[in-house]
Amino acid sequence: MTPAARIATAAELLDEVLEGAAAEKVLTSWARRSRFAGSKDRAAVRDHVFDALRCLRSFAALGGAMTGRGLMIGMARSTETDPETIFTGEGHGAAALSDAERAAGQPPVSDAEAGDMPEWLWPHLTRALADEAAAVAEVLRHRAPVYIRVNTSLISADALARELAAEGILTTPGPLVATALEVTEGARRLASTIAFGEGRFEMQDAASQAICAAIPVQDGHSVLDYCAGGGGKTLALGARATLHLTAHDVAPERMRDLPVRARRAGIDVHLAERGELAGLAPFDVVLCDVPCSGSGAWRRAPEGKWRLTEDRLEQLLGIQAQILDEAASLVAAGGLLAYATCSLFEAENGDQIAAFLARNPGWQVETTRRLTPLDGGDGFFLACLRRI
Ligand SMILES: C[S@@+](CC[C@H](N)C(=O)[O-])C[C@H]1O[C@@H](n2cnc3c(N)ncnc32)[C@H](O)[C@@H]1O
Repeated sequence: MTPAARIATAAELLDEVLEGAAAEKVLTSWARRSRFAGSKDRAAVRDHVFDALRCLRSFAALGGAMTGRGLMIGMARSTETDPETIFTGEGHGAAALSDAERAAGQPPVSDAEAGDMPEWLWPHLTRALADEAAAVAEVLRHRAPVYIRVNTSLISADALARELAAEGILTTPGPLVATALEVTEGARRLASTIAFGEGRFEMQDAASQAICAAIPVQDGHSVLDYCAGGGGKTLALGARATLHLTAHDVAPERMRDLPVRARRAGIDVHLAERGELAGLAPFDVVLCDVPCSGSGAWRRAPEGKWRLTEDRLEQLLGIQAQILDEAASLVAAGGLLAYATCSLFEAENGDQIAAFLARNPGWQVETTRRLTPLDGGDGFFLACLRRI
């Protein structure tokens, strides 16, 4: 495919996403029916689609329309590429620009539009981040670095870096935490390496690793990961100490890969149904990595920025409060409740903790940590609460 044909394809796929289809599904189904597209074509089309989703408002403003074609015209203008050189109407490329398209388009007007945020979320962002809001929004307009977590119970970071380099995968030490390596070349091949198959590393964002490293666990602790999902944090905790580790999720199918991943990492985890938890309690440490807006990770999952609504945020706040209350009942006297989100918003972070403390006497905040993408990884919040 020519570069122009890739852009024409991305424009068509973006129209489907704008109508409500999930980007991953749209891309997978296009790749299935387009056998002529090689791996470089698929990667380029994917990058265009996700770049446009990260920069939806500013590209639409510059391109003059919230359509796939408008977004691609805006993308060209954002890099000072003349869209006439792409939209030529030749070959499999997109149709030539019309006079109306030539005349349309203007630079973003508001801070939210320039920062590629929905207007209603800008006050949430500025409340949480004050004068860093614009810089954080800017980082979220760009692709995320790829990080892996070294399973230091099996190998050192240096030794893993050398092993991966021998397979042509290049890394540098990552930010925030010694277990993080940033993958600078060959990321698409990570999952097929021997080191991955033998549990010497996992794909995990650096901030997510830093949050796990900040939860005080010790050999012998009984630890419950109450919202385990795929189990990224369960495994990160299990690699730090010899724990009696239990994983739970309201949607147990999300944990289906966890037993295999735990086995290859050399970690024992018990997967518990909800009905079992009271019998296994009390736990020394309960982690609640709650469902949230995901705003700290919007450079990885940019559709979330545009799909989140005020109603959905309200609903999430209710779920988070309920999880905190349920999980608190499972913590031993003197034990720890760790509340984590990958959100940047105070409503899901500090406000949620303040409201929990108001509802539940007998707890005190031991530590809190707020990370933003300016720290190198995703945005994350952690509050460690001690039962007194
Ligand atoms: C942010 S994700 C967890 C990600 C996971 N900790 C990781 O690091 O890979 C939140 C998880 O909470 C689960 N969840 C939602 N409501 C829940 C509830 N009431 N009790 C337990 N888990 C819940 C969701 O199914 C989802 O898997």
